[in-house]
Amino acid sequence: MAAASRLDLAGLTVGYGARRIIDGLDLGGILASSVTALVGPNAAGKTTLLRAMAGLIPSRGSIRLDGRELSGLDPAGYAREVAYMPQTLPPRVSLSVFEATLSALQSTPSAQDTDPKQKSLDVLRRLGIADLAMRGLDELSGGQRQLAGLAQCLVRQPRVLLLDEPTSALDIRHQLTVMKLAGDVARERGIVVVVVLHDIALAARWCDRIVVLSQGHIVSDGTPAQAITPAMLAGVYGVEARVERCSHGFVQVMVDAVRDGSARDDSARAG
Ligand SMILES: Nc1ncnc2c1ncn2[C@@H]1O[C@H](COP(=O)(O)OP(=O)(O)OP(=O)(O)O)[C@@H](O)[C@H]1O
Repeated sequence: MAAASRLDLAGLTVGYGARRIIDGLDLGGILASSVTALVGPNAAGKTTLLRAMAGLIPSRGSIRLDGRELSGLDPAGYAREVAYMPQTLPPRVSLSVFEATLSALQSTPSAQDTDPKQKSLDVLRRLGIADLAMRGLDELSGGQRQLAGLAQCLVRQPRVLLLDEPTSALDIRHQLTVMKLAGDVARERGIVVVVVLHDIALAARWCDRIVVLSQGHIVSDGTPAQAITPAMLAGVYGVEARVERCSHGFVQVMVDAVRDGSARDDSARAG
């Protein structure tokens, strides 16, 4: 697998039927070897954007990896470059965790090497779920399933890894494990990693860049300190919040109150 260096979106337009959710979005220089967080209120369009980036829903505009247009690739070609972990994993899959991981590896020939079984086990070990290898996916808890889904993405060794709320079902220890691993993998493999998160503190602690999406538009973009401000939190989420730094220098957010009696929800515009 060759390392990537950057992903660029230009004029990206995505919708459902006649309804546009993302309209002419430009998001340039999503750099490899770093983790970019996509945050924003419910229904802001984060999943829609991620699924378009993964080639799973049609879009107009351009998605370029190191200058090469991805949208022209066939599904197999796209899947070789980009792995996407959905918010909700498919139900009733009668495979063990190990079989599902191995099958994800085998479905991506470019990721195969001399010992796919060992490689699958290595990924499970790295995620701390080797003990679940022989358990059926259907028998797992929500958090265990989320980790198993992540294993299936990681084992494929994509050049772009897109994770939609990968920590939503995880306890605080596993949240840290997964976010640290996302950064480690980004740097070790030189890949682009984009993570949708609702937990702004987690994004600020573990991500290099934060892109804030509201109503399908980018309203803030930069390092955690640049992107997360009281004004952004008030304007985008409708909350009174303080933004401070802990003794380690990481951005901390303390939410004190809802500003106008009702939290901002982009779904209010949904119609
Ligand atoms: N399959 C679909 N068909 C029609 N509309 C959809 C579909 N999926 C999402 N939408 C609409 O697109 C808008 C954006 O949804 P999306 O799931 O991208 O938001 P999100 O930012 O990921 O939200 P959340 O944080 O709640 O997961 C919403 O108004 C939603 O109702």
